[in-house]
Amino acid sequence: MKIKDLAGTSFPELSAQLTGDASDIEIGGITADSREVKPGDLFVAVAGTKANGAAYIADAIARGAAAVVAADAHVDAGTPVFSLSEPRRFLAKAAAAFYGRQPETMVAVTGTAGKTSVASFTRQIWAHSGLSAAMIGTTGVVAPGRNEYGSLTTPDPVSLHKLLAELAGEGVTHAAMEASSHGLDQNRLDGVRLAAAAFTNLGRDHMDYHPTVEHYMASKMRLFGALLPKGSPAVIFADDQWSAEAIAAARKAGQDVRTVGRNGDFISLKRVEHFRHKQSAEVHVGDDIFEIHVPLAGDFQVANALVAAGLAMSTGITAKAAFSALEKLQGASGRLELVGQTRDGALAYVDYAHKPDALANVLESVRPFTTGRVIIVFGCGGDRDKGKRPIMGEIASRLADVVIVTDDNPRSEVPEVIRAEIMAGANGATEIADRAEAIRTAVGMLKTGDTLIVAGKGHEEGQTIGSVTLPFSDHAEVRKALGGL
Ligand SMILES: CC(=O)N[C@H]1[C@@H](OP(=O)(O)OP(=O)(O)OC[C@H]2O[C@@H](n3ccc(=O)[nH]c3=O)[C@H](O)[C@@H]2O)O[C@H](CO)[C@@H](O)[C@@H]1O[C@H](C)C(=O)N[C@@H](C)C(=O)N[C@H](CCC(=O)O)C(=O)O
Ligand SMILES: Nc1ncnc2c1ncn2[C@@H]1O[C@H](COP(=O)(O)OP(=O)(O)OP(=O)(O)O)[C@@H](O)[C@H]1O
Ligand SMILES: N[C@H](CCC[C@H](N)C(=O)O)C(=O)O
Ligand SMILES: [Mg+2]
Repeated sequence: MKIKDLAGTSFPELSAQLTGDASDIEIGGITADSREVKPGDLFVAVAGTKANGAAYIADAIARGAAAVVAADAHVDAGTPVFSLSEPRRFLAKAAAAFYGRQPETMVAVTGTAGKTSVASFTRQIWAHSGLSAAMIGTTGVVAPGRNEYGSLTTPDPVSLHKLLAELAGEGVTHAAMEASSHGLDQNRLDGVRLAAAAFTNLGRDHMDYHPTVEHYMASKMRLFGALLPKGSPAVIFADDQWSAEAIAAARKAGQDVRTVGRNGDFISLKRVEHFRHKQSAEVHVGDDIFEIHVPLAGDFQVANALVAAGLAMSTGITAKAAFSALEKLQGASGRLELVGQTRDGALAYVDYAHKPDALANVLESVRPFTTGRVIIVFGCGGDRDKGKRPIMGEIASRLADVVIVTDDNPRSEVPEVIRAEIMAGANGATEIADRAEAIRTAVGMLKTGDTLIVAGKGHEEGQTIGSVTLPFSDHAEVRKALGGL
């Protein structure tokens, strides 16, 4: 493909530089990582949190880059280096143009909690209607014939567009993606052609990355303001404290706002009943009344199910089909997932709550069904928002009866320090460094009527200590401990 075709019409700043021979430069591949440059590739230098790609232009050229696009291009090495003020946006658009195909109907969901669940539910509703559907998110890629573990919630644009082209080639017509705030802020989704988008809620998260909560919200609102074509359906959960801001942002961007929830007018929730293993509700869509049943634990799954139904109904599925699909939903792996029980009937769940609101939600969800004690095992990841640690400690000690603080991906930090920061907020908690031992101890304590939640790692299959990831699974450890009783 020629570089001028990658630039298209969106980058007049670049087109102006593509005169003479430059306009005919052939590009064999695209990458933003000099270490991955192959002869003939286009290297796009972007500034990151740890490094600046501009420092690796010479490296990319030495590896055979055919051309370079960078914000600040000063290298003169016989290889054309083009200047562009927004290399990240270009990277996304160029990757989309290079790989050329994406599923016809794509939707994206943002919010602090519920993205993986909503993306998974949307895929399941589409599939229930016979469509060839995929989801891409924290738990990886799910599509007909595919169930692949992933690392980022929103993949980098080059891997993303390579994947989307493969999915489209495999006949996938519908795909639901998670839009993380990092992904939105770093333009990872700027090349995706969206048919609809959704917002679930906003709570404290990623304050290591975003300077303020307003910046965090603004990154999320790029989804409605910068990415979703004007006039498209914007499905917004209406009962969150940030819903009004999300609605205002989507309206300002000229989107077709469709609210769901108690305060929703697209799908309005009239009555809800929470059971231990399922949620039932009455919802109104226009003049039609539906009884819905979601066979999953957790009050919060009602919100996720309504957002997913809203997305499905905004992409051609009838309300009736969407709601009947909810009855067959499978929960996303490790989201308040019942892993097993003791002989006395105490239940053990694995959950992915790793931020304050999610932790509070999950603890509050199981309380009404727990006649004994609520026991929680959790930790906080290293190299992530430090401020949330004492807050999560406080929430756990207030809402659970027994709190065991342990390790969760310490990464480059000292695990003792992370635990001490959590313990500072957690009155009466016990500290057990080794996560497997913490799980064994908690399972060993279980008596009739108790509920155990092992939170923070959900579907994860490893524990990252330093730069090494050792195999580790909360599911496996809980099962092992239950088996040993
Ligand atoms: C903080 C963050 O978001 N980092 C992501 C970001 O890296 P970065 O731009 O900061 O990269 P950098 O290391 O500073 O380097 C800058 C540039 O120089 C290039 N470089 C660097 C060295 C070299 O020798 N040559 C070279 O070309 C790099 O390839 C990069 O393009 O872009 C990279 C490529 O897309 C990501 O892999 C990387 O994710 C890291 C691994 C990460 O942990 N990200 C997490 C925080 C994340 O993105 N999480 C969100 C949200 C999770 C959720 O709550 O759901 C997610 O979407 O997963
Ligand atoms: N709508 C919701 N409101 C509050 N908490 C929720 C909601 N949905 C899920 N949770 C909690 O958040 C955890 C993560 O859910 P999910 O994976 O669906 O969210 P996410 O936004 O994808 O999270 P992440 O950003 O970590 O990928 C769940 O295990 C549960 O504890
Ligand atoms: N996608 C999130 C998940 C964090 C999960 C938790 N287990 C941790 O390691 O902090 C992140 O990378 O921040
Ligand atoms: Mg997720």
